[in-house]
Amino acid sequence: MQRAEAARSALLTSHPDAHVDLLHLDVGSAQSVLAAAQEVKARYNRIDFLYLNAGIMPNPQLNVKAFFKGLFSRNVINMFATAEGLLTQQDLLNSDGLQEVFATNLFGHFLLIRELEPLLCEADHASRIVWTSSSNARRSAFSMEDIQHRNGTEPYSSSKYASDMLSLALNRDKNSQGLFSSVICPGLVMTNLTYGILPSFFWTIIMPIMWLIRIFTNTFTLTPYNGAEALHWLFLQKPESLDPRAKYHSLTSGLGTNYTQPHPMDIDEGMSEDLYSELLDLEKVVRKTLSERNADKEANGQRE
Ligand SMILES: NC(=O)C1=CN([C@@H]2O[C@H](COP(=O)(O)OP(=O)(O)OC[C@H]3O[C@@H](n4cnc5c(N)ncnc54)[C@H](OP(=O)(O)O)[C@@H]3O)[C@@H](O)[C@H]2O)C=CC1
Ligand SMILES: CC(C)=CCC[C@@H](C)[C@H]1CC[C@H]2C3=C(CC[C@]12C)[C@@]1(C)CCC(=O)C[C@@H]1CC3
Repeated sequence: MQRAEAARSALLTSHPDAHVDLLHLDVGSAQSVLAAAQEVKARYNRIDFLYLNAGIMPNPQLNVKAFFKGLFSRNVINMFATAEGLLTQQDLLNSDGLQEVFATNLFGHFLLIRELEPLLCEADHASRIVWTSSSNARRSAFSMEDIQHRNGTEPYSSSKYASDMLSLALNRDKNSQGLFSSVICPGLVMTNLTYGILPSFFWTIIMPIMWLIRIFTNTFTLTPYNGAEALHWLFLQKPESLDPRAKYHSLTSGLGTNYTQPHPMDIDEGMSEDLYSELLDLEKVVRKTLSERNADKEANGQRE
């Protein structure tokens, strides 16, 4: 919680009248999500905005050969914008027996939304969910037969594509109850995530090249401030005016101007509804396993 305390102090310095509460939440653990949701429900009776930003890309491997091949192809701009064909990851199982990337980037958020539905679905009041997705989300990385991406090498791309579909399904099912969901892409931003792909000193050295590339692809936002453009822009919009099938991209022009642009997502209603019901089924399994585990713990505790 130390970094959270520091962020809170920084926020209160720039906005002294603000009220900033902290809460511990590991979206990669079902137990932690349920406990945090309980705490939220005890503290508040309404949620206006829920930003689902947490995400991981563990053990990323950059395909250097594909990078140089792409550099001299007609697909070069798309390669820099989406990293298509450039990245794979090695995923592990988490303590709930789920694939870690799926659990952190998608399922934990899904469970949180489910738990917070009473605060999010109030017909007389609009609540907003905003997912941080990615330009790396790709239909071909996702399979309905393997929603956790147990058998592939692109769990990150798969999980982000799944979040795009889940957002569409949530809009379809919950708009009538006052809940609106949107998806953003922050562009390529220098953060701990990108420092896991290449070391930070390397990114610093190639920064002039990245400013140059930005002239051709405005997706190189590079700083967290620029990357947050679409998050802020969405905050200012009326939910009814937003397109549930669009991903809102933070973009930065060659001259450094930030703006937000919607791009249609490559998703369809049927598949997104199927994913939604798969997630509901998985939720039942995870809840059952958790309550059995907790009952075992209690029984063992009483015996000792
Ligand atoms: N950087 C980029 O170029 C891009 C990033 N994104 C997305 O942006 C989002 C933010 O990533 P970014 O800032 O780049 O990466 P960082 O690794 O710098 O930050 C990741 C954030 O997610 C949080 N997080 C990770 N795992 C968990 C967990 N189990 N429970 C709770 N919080 C968790 C981290 O919290 P803590 O610090 O407490 O660990 C941290 O705030 C992610 O969803 C990522 O996929 C999308 C497109 C491009
Ligand atoms: C000269 C130069 C800029 C080299 C860097 C090559 C690659 C390491 C990057 C090119 C496109 C980047 C990219 C991402 C990571 C780094 C690159 C592959 C992301 C996958 C990071 C996380 C995302 O969600 C989307 C990004 C798309 C672009």
